[in-house]
Amino acid sequence: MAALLEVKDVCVDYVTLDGHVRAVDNVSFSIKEGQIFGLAGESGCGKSTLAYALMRLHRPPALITGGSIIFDGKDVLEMDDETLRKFRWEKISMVFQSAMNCLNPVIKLEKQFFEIFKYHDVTDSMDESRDRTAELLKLVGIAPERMRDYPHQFSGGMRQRAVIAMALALRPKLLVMDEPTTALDTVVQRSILQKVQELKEELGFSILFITHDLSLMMEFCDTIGIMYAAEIVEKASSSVILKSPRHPYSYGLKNSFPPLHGEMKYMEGIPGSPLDLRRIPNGCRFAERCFNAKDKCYREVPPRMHDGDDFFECHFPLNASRG
Ligand SMILES: Nc1ncnc2c1ncn2[C@@H]1O[C@H](COP(=O)(O)OP(=O)(O)OP(=O)(O)O)[C@@H](O)[C@H]1O
Repeated sequence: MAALLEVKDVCVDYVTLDGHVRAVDNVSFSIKEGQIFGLAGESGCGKSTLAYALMRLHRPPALITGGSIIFDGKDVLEMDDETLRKFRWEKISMVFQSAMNCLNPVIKLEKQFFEIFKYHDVTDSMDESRDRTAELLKLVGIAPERMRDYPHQFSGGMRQRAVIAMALALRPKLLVMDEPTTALDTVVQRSILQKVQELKEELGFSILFITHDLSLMMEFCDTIGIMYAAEIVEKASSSVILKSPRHPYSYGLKNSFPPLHGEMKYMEGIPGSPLDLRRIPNGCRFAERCFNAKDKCYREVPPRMHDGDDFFECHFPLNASRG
């Protein structure tokens, strides 16, 4: 099946007074129709920068300095402003990290939905907009009559579900969710993700799910890209990441979060702190923190090793029994 989104060798730099800081470095992955692709990594590794760049929502000092982004056969980096305006929401929409705060607390929900329909030339009739809004709210489990309320009258979980309904308003083919439930408690978090999964089955969209919580991600995603210091260092199916990750960073990240099911285990964590992107070392970026690092790791950049659709970048990958 052809990929819906094809990201190839994308680089995004922040242009600072001290020079360029590369926050996304030669990142490549693809998302097929109906697939849920996860992007996991510690804070500051470049996940949000990448998500914004995919929709060309990045703002200076961020600059896309290389690579290609092809969505449904169209080159995103070549789109003019009008094409981009339609592309966002209609083809690809995003639920932001602090999505709950994206709603204007003093404007009724129905008016906020109406603005989207009007802006995208779907309808300028308030009655039709209300019908559409009612359907969308029902989809995410909110009683339609609540559209007449103000967002400040909603709980955090309800606001988040309302934002997801908005993101789905124009039936996009890809939903980008950047830490969509981080501010919510675990029970609400899980019920929202379950809802999103049901909606995906019903409506058939694909998802790019971004989080630092790998346990949650392994439950929710088909395929996972593990990001470290601006690079994807391993890409594999959720079950491979769970049972036999090959990159020591994937292994460490997996063991830093309690499993959602089964026995509680001792959490190991990863020693040290994330790399300062202004100071990229010569060899492997993870070597300083890696329990498996050898001399070569400090000297040579590890090559990308392919295994079918999967890949990893490590001189001394872990074997299956390690996971
Ligand atoms: N305006 C800026 N100027 C220079 N560097 C920046 C700027 N904004 C972000 N960065 C750097 O880009 C890197 C990537 O940031 P980004 O927010 O994409 O990471 P993230 O993985 O999404 O983190 P989080 O989960 O905390 O949002 C960080 O290391 C950050 O220091």
